Amino acid sequence: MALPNEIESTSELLDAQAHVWNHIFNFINSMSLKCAIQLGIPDIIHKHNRPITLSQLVNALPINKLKSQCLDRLMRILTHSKFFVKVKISEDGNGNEDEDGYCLTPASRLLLRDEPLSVAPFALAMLDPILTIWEYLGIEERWNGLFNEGMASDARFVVSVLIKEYKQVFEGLKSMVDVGGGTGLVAKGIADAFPDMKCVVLELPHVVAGLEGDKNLSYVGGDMFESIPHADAVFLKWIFHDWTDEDSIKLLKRCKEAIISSDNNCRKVIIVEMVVNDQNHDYAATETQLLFDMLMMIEVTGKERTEKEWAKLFFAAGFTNYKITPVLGLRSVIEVFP
Ligand SMILES: C[S@@+](CC[C@H](N)C(=O)[O-])C[C@H]1O[C@@H](n2cnc3c(N)ncnc32)[C@H](O)[C@@H]1O
Ligand SMILES: O=c1cc(-c2ccc(O)cc2)oc2c(O)c(O)ccc12
Repeated sequence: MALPNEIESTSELLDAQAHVWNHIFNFINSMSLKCAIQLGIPDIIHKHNRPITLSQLVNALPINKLKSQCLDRLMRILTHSKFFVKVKISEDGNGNEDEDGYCLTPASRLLLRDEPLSVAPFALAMLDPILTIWEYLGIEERWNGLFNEGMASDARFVVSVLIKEYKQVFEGLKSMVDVGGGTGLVAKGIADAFPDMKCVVLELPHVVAGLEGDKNLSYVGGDMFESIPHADAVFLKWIFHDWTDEDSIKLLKRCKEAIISSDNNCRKVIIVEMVVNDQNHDYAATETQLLFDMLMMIEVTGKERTEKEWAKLFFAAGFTNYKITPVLGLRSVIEVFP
């Protein structure tokens, strides 16, 4: 049988098939990750405080010991995807064979239950079966709780890195509004780092109902598309990628109205979002950005944007300049100037 068009050899044909299979079954990577989190494997390894053998791991898990081989294969794929690393355990002096032991990697350290920057709540929210059935079964309540926990874990993560790596973005500001700031975890981190800055969280009324502010942090219920409290700066993390270009331009115009009356020459809009770098040589990073773009396309009305797409929005909303600082891995801090 002839090779398909544009495929020059059997080797290329087989590589192409392997590439398709990889993408068909890639969801198993996600499910294997979810399984490890639910079994608490990262915490067991952490608590063991040294490389853990398969048999020690089996004994520490509430699983049927006959499943030992299944666990071996789960650990194999999670080692392949760099959630664990296998090391030789030197002979224990009792004549036992050298054994392999599993250790944590930076990725699995982010899955530890007591890790303040844990990404586990976000992973469990995004990998919950609800995502495929919640619209039909009307079980939004459970999903909202999971989603909010996931958002909160990401907020803790981002504000920690922001204050550590790019605190200067907030220097000179006397007031700032976190637009769509959720329950205020990011705003609280900024307010704690800048006690002289007045921080306001603008959110939908039901999100901030009953939330008490403190020293330099307060909550305002409202609609960001209607009006944003005036301040030296407005901060928007994971907002614009939920919305169409038309809605984003409308929101940017509200942001400009909120800062234009400030006489602070540091006045600006601060955005935390992805800047899709499709020229990026980091295949995995670009792939993750494009996966998120598909998620936004499927689940909300938004998109992840390239620099060119961001610039088009900023200039259409009447801003004159912007600066992109890639300090958050897959995401960047974008400062937009009136
Ligand atoms: C994906 S969440 C991001 C939350 C937070 N910025 C973060 O990154 O953790 C989007 C937020 O926008 C809020 N939101 C949506 N529409 C809004 C509106 N019209 N006015 C104010 N907030 C809104 C939602 O309540 C939600 O908390
Ligand atoms: O990480 C997410 C996930 C969602 C999401 C997933 C599944 C659904 O059925 C709805 C929404 O939405 C997000 C989002 O809107 C955002 O601004 C950031 C992250 C995520």
